Formats: sequence, structure tokens, C-alpha cells
Amino acid sequence: MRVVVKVGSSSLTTPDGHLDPDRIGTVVDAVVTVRARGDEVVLVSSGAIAAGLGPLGLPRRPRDLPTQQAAAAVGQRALIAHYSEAFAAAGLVVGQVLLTVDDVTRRSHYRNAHQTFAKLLELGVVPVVNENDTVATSEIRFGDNDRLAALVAHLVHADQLILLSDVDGLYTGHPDLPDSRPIATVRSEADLAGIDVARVGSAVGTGGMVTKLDAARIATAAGIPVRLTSAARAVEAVEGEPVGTLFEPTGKRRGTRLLWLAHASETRGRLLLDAGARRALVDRGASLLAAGIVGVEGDFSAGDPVDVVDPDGAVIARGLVNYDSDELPGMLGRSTAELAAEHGPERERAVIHRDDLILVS
Ligand SMILES: Nc1ncnc2c1ncn2[C@@H]1O[C@H](COP(=O)(O)OP(=O)(O)O)[C@@H](O)[C@H]1O
Ligand SMILES: N[C@@H](CCC(=O)OP(=O)(O)O)C(=O)O
Repeated sequence: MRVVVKVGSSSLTTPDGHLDPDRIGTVVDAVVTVRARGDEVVLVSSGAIAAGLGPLGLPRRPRDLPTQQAAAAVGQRALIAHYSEAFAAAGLVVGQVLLTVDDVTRRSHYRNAHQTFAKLLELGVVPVVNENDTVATSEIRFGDNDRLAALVAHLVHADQLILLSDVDGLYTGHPDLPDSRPIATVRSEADLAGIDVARVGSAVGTGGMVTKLDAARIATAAGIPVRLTSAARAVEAVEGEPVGTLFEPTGKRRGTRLLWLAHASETRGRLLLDAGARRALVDRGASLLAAGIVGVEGDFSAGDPVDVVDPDGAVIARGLVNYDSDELPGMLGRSTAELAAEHGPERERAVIHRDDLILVS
């Protein structure tokens, strides 16, 4: 059994921007509980930015990216030092894994990250994961660790994802409102209809409940059950107690590293297809060639995620494009052979290779 436990900033830090040893202690206890019964665990921990506020004398979470990055550089060090010490007391060794979006998306990075996790777990290490905030730019940032945790759960082939927050589960509306009721089980998207998840979260967290539901959708669609509860109930959650909200799996594990792409909130552009290209992609699982593209929208670089749009205007797929947006207009409608004859073999590549494409409708 392999478990991914994710804990949010608000559950680890005090309002004045320092780590809270008692609250971290509960999370450490939960991880130790999993290990003590012989199971494997990966901890995805937020809190770098929040833990950097106090040492830097910042009164609140900064809005600008450079200050967030500086705070993360300071706070991540404190966070990992604290975990190292706390886990050492239980005889466990900690390994720090800082990931960027690329690491769970681009093929070679993905494989590399998968192998690193496999080796760390084999060696009995507790991987402590966070986004590599100090190098991530706004365009290529998860920003919240909920979706990152879901993608890590998929990457390590986890059997369960546990999301720990400052709230003890999903409610029908904001938990501060008197009419809001807790929800014990979510079996499908239909169970989420009518639930109000205001984007606002705690003062130090990001995304609120919206990103937790995104994470739950990503993981459950890949066959991984998700339990959402408060960090205070972390031990009960790993022991399988029915605390908080359980999101049941809705799909089967998909072998694709592109799972994230179907759920990515931002793409960098759009490729408009003719009817033949639509058929090739949908019916034959083919790569997307320049010959079937009739329009290009947006400003993107090779490797960026783009929407693939059919003649009716529906987004039918997403993919990682192999060319910059300014290279493509001169290629549209042309066959691969023509392009290669004119520009050389580097234009022989498909616009989106089938391995870099995921159908979304
Ligand atoms: N329907 C809802 N059910 C539960 N919590 C909600 C809901 N809508 C908004 N929230 C807010 O989401 C917050 C959790 O998000 P966030 O602060 O980002 O946590 P974390 O730091 O743990 O990732 C809760 O404290 C709660 O105020
Ligand atoms: N990587 C960031 C996490 C951002 C964040 O606040 O996430 P979360 O608290 O999980 O909503 C950090 O460590 O500060």
C-alpha cells in the first residue's frame, strides 16, 4: 500500500508566519503510523512561503512573485529542517523533492521523477515534496499543492491520497455559514452539483476548496480514492477511519503522464482543425499534422500546452505543441513531405505527437 499525504500551509504555520511544531507533530505522527504498519508514504507539504514570513518580518503572504519566491527559499529550509528532526526521532530519514510543472509533464522529466521516487521509497526514505517555488515562474506554476499532490499520487502509483487542511472536510457551502453541512462521501461529479466552494481559502493557503476539488477530480479519475480532512485528524485518516470526506474513484488508472493536461487550468494557445484532422485524432488516435490545421491562436513556444479545437469550436484535445506559434502559420495545410523537402528534417515532426496529446471530450 502506498499513500500520498498532502498538508496545506494553514495547517503547519502560525498566523505570524512561523512553523507550528504541535501541528507539524500531528502530521509526522500520521506518516510514522503508515510506516509502522509497513506501508509506503510520500508527504507533499506546503508551507514554505508561510514559514518564510516570520523570519523575513513580512506581515502577510506577499502578492508579488519575487517576494513569494524569497519567502519560499527561507521557509522551505526551515520546513525541511523541522521535518528532518521530527522524523529522525522516529528513526526515519527524510528526502527533499522539489518539483516544477515540467517534472510531472515532460516525458524525460516524468520518467526521471518516477525513478527517483521509486528509489527513495525502496530505500525507506520519506520523500517530502513541494513545488520548487524559487524557480517556478507565474506561467509555469501550480501555485497550489493540491493538484501537485494529485499528480504525484498518479506518478508514484499511489493507492490513496489524503488531503489535510484546516477544515475537516467538504461542506455544502463555506464552513463558516450556518446552513453549511458536511459531506461524507462524493461518488461522482453529480454529488458536487450545488456545492458552493468559494475560491477564498485561509490567509496563508491558496486556492481554497476549489483546488482541492480539482485534485480530487484528477486523482479519482485515475482510480485513486481521496480523503479530505483536517490535519488534526491526520492519524485517524491514515488509519482508515471515516473522517472528513471520501471521494470515491470514478475512473481507472491511466498510464499517461498527460493526465494533468486534461485538468490544466491554463493553455497557451489554440490550434483549429479541419474535419479530416478531427477524424484522424478522435477515430485513429493519430498525431496532429500541419496539413489538418486551419488556424493558430495565441502566443506559445514549443513544448507549451495548447487546446485542439474542432470545426464546431469544441475543444476536443489538449497537447504539447512541437513548434512556436510564429513558426506554424507558414506550415498550415502543407504535407509533412513538402515541409521536410523545403525546410529540412526538423520540420518532419508532427505539430503534436500522439504521445503528447490527450482527448478531453
Ligand atoms: N464548501 C467548502 N467546504 C469546505 N471548505 C471550504 C468550502 N468553501 C471554501 N472553503 C474554505 O477552504 C479553506 C481551505 O483551503 P486552503 O486555505 O487553501 O487550505 P490549505 O492551506 O490546507 O490548502 C477552508 O479553510 C475553508 O474556509
Ligand atoms: N509551494 C507553496 C504552496 C502554496 C500553498 O499555499 O499551497 P496550499 O497551502 O496547499 O494551498 C508553499 O510551500 O508555500
